[in-house]
Amino acid sequence: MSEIVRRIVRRWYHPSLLRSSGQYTWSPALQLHTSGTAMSVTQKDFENAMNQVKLLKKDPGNEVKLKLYALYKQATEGPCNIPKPGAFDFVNKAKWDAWNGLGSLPKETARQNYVDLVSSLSGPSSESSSQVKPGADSKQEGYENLLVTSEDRITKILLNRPTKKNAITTQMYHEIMLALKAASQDDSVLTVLTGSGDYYCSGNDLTNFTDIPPGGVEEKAKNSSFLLRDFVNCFIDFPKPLVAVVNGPAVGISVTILGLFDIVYASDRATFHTPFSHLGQSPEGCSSYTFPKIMGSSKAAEMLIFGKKLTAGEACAQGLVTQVFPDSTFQKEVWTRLKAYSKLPPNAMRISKEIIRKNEKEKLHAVNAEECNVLLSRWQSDECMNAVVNFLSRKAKL
Ligand SMILES: CCCCCCCCCC/C=C/CC(=O)SCCNC(=O)CCNC(=O)[C@H](O)C(C)(C)COP(=O)(O)OP(=O)(O)OC[C@H]1O[C@@H](n2cnc3c(N)ncnc32)[C@H](O)[C@@H]1OP(=O)(O)O
Repeated sequence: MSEIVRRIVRRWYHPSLLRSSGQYTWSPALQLHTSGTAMSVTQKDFENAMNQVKLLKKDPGNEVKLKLYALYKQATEGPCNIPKPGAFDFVNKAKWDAWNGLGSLPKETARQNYVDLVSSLSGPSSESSSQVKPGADSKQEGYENLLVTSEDRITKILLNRPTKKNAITTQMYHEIMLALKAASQDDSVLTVLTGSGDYYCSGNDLTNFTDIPPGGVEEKAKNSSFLLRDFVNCFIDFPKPLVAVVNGPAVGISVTILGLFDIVYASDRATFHTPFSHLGQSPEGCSSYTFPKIMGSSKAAEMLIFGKKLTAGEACAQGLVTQVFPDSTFQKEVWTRLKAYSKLPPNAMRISKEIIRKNEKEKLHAVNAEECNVLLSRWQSDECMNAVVNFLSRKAKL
């Protein structure tokens, strides 16, 4: 068993051991959404700041990390409420000192200070990195695993992690949300999601399960459930025509969210696979609603319950894919067509999308919330843990 697998088994079964082990390392996960935090006018800013921390390009240094940690704890839990660690437990002692040093600072003020501190770290570049500059062929900086370009009135979001089959890391979920937000506000009229290399996307990066925060697997599952809900909401609410250019095999969440796209073009090399039962998980991306609607309940069940992998031709026959192209001419044919569509009047396209989708939005949000809630307990199940351990120890592949 590799060290990584040993670590996740230990953490999943004994999160309390980890909590008292003193092996805290800096992890942006420390800044993630915590349930039970009082809602207030600055809650959204606070959440944005937490996301921003994960995208910092430079390590801010220990002193700042301790400040962030202390303000985060104060903002979410109030004054320091844990016993002082021993003098030789240097890391936890430093963290305790920082938190305890905030005394009875009100939660609201701590939240505000946290937001201010993050904004001073982010500087102007991180904000501008999510804005598309008008004009042809502009490339946006600031994403680690995405390549976002804007050309011919089309913003292209390229999943750019080909050595890992474009598996989506926690950071990528955030980056995709930022890229969609920017695309919704830029001058482009169409937005395209596609993958680099031979895969479109192999779904959730299963190593996301190993980054367990001090609060243990339950906290991780809650954070992930919020993250997934926010991620899928971005697709539900995306205002411009959204096109998937499926250049190769697609797995898991990259398949389920296709039901929220307006157009799906696929290479004949693409396959569509949702192995949720194999992974001890359950459908997400609103697929429990969109798939039966698109393909009928029995075809949807074969995919979502039994994990049947569809070829591009089958996915097209079942309505999930708009059109299949030979791989040899895929890029040329698809981009020629998209460039022609991008010349259509943008307001008419936007309004047509709105009228097509608007009656479904409320339902989709409710489905999304329910799916994320079900996953919250699935992720903590033995079935799921065993499947992830098997993949990470290379005993299992799809
Ligand atoms: C406690 C709760 C935490 C929850 C956190 C979740 C947050 C949001 C969840 C949203 C839910 C999504 C559901 C899903 O997406 S389910 C689908 C998950 N994906 C998979 O199960 C695919 C796993 N991968 C494979 O089976 C195979 O890699 C493959 C895709 C069939 C390709 O096989 P092939 O032989 O061609 O290539 P390799 O296996 O050698 O892959 C090359 C390297 O890429 C790494 N890889 C590929 N896919 C993933 C992945 N999904 N996660 C992590 N790593 C992946 C693979 O390990 C190789 O890496 P290496 O070169 O370092 O060995």
